[in-house]
Amino acid sequence: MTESRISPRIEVEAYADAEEAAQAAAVAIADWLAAGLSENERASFVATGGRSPGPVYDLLATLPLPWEQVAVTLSDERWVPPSSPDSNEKLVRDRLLTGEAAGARLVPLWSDAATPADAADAAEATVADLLPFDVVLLGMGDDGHFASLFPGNPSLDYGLDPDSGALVIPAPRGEPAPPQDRISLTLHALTKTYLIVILISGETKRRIVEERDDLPIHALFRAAGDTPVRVIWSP
Ligand SMILES: O=C1O[C@H](COP(=O)(O)O)[C@@H](O)[C@H](O)[C@H]1O
Repeated sequence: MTESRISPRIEVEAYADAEEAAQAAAVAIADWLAAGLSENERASFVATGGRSPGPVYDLLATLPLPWEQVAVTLSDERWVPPSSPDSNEKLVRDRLLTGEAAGARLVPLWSDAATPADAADAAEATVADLLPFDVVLLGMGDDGHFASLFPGNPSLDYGLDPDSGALVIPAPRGEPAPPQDRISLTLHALTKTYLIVILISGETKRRIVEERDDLPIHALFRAAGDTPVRVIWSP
């Protein structure tokens, strides 16, 4: 593993391949959940969606943590039912809430509410009950978005406002992204945690992290304060 520094606190940890990166992320998450459970009866984990975290969840699901004491919520959700292949909830149910981790409690963001805004309002209280999170796992798009906080989206300013007080917000579909309406945890919510792990791959994403400072992900870096941020990268 080599390291490059993009700020005094944030290091890009480079791993040889996606398997090694997934292993590193799973160990970090499991260690911080175990640390939280050594001090508290309950722990909470924010699980990201998308294409990157599946192997991390596969590994976590093999680890003998006291998962029945762990609540899992999502960093964001697409406005699709949990039966949809696009559902982040479906990803987490299929790949994380199985095996050793089957007993973890899922706190979903999607509900059969009439609109994403209604679902976000309903999720606000259930997410608030989980704060502070023990660990947050995020991905990042090729456009520098995290969760469902997309560049240029009408919801972005509010979603990145560290003083908004909001935990869960709706984000409308947009051009070029997101392709469907979304529900997202806010920067305000996602920084109320003891550790942030960001799992990315490929040169495009690494260069965004290391060479830009104007995208949503960089607002997260700035807002993290004393919260450790680990950027785990593989080619
Ligand atoms: O749309 C989304 O994108 C991000 C990044 O996904 P990835 O496939 O590039 O890792 C993801 O973190 C988020 O949960 C998802 O809804």
